[in-house]
Amino acid sequence: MKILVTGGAGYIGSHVVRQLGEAGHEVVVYDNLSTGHRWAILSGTLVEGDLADGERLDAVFEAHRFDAVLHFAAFIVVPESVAEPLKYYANNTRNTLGLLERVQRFGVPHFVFSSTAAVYGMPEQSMVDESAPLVPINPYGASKMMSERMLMDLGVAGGPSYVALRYFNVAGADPEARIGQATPDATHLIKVACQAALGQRERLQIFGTDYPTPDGTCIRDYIHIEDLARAHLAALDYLAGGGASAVLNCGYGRGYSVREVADAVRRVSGVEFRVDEAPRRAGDPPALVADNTRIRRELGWTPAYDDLDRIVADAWRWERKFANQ
Ligand SMILES: NC(=O)c1ccc[n+]([C@@H]2O[C@H](COP(=O)([O-])OP(=O)(O)OC[C@H]3O[C@@H](n4cnc5c(N)ncnc54)[C@H](O)[C@@H]3O)[C@@H](O)[C@H]2O)c1
Ligand SMILES: O=c1ccn([C@@H]2O[C@H](COP(=O)(O)OP(=O)(O)O[C@H]3O[C@H](CO)[C@@H](O)[C@H](O)[C@H]3O)[C@@H](O)[C@H]2O)c(=O)[nH]1
Repeated sequence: MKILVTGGAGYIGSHVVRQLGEAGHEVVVYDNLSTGHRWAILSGTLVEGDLADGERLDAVFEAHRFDAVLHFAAFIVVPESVAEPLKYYANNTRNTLGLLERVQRFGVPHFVFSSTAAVYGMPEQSMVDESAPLVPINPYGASKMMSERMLMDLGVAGGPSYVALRYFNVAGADPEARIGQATPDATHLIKVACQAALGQRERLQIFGTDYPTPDGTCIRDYIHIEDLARAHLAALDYLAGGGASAVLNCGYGRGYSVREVADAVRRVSGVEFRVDEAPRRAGDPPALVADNTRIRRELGWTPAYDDLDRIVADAWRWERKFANQ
């Protein structure tokens, strides 16, 4: 298939682009390199451009006849979305609208969208399935929920068949460490803990130790980037085979606490880095774990890296290599 990948130079997009290349697909990446990197694109060609640049986007759609669009490009920092909401609605929602206008105008048959567990907000139960109410508690989650809604309405009106993948906590790196999380000032727990173990950060802070969980710290469902990337290829196969539009959680269905993650990073790295207890971070639900029944059923997706130490080992390997680049 010939596939347009927006945000293909970023952390998740670049892993998917690599796997698409390995599977023999033809890839065109559209990315403004605001947080992505040219070196991370291991397959296909890059068109450097902003999604807000309608003329440039039109030119890409005129030059190629795409079988599918995979849409990763977005801003992703939750606290920033609270401070600057319109920045998030502009890039995540308005730019998705502009992209969907082209998808419709040029008759692209399939669309895969990067959604997030943040659409669930503070769920009543820690294990959530796709039918849980969508009550995002920050503009980032709301911007993604609105995009999901546009996609759904367009689908009903004869638009592309689509899969919206709701990612839980994405972590780890390419097992061969060619690419990995490379965003400066990343806030993701496993990356921060690896940076603390490397001495790039003074310490790891645990945000909140008084949650109603067994050890008092928040529980999340960490999914290895390789398994998450594989879900996108499975979604493409599913849509190309005539599968109906679907919204699917991406997670392992099992959670780990912040303390358990810190212990795993110590164990894997062999470094006793400093860990301090700190107040809760605003907007963190106590526990968020994916019910992944639907993605297993609809896509036949089965994880291959469902092991916290494996996720941490690949993240650690990448961080060490990246630090020495
Ligand atoms: N990382 C996670 O844990 C996580 C969890 C849930 C959902 N997601 C979603 O996955 C997607 C990818 O996230 P990521 O972690 O790879 O982030 P990232 O910042 O590494 O990648 C985003 C990419 O999009 C590009 N981009 C941003 N705005 C653009 C624009 N206007 N025009 C062109 N390119 C633009 C950036 O340069 C970058 O390459 C996002 O949609 C995000 O909301 C990520
Ligand atoms: O230095 C740190 C960083 C994080 N945490 C905690 O670790 C957990 C995970 O935090 P983080 O890695 O920042 O991920 P989340 O806040 O759970 O959000 C991620 O996962 C969401 C889906 O669940 C995505 O929508 C977001 O984009 C992505 O950042 C949370 O309890 C944090 O409070 C710490 O204690 N210390």
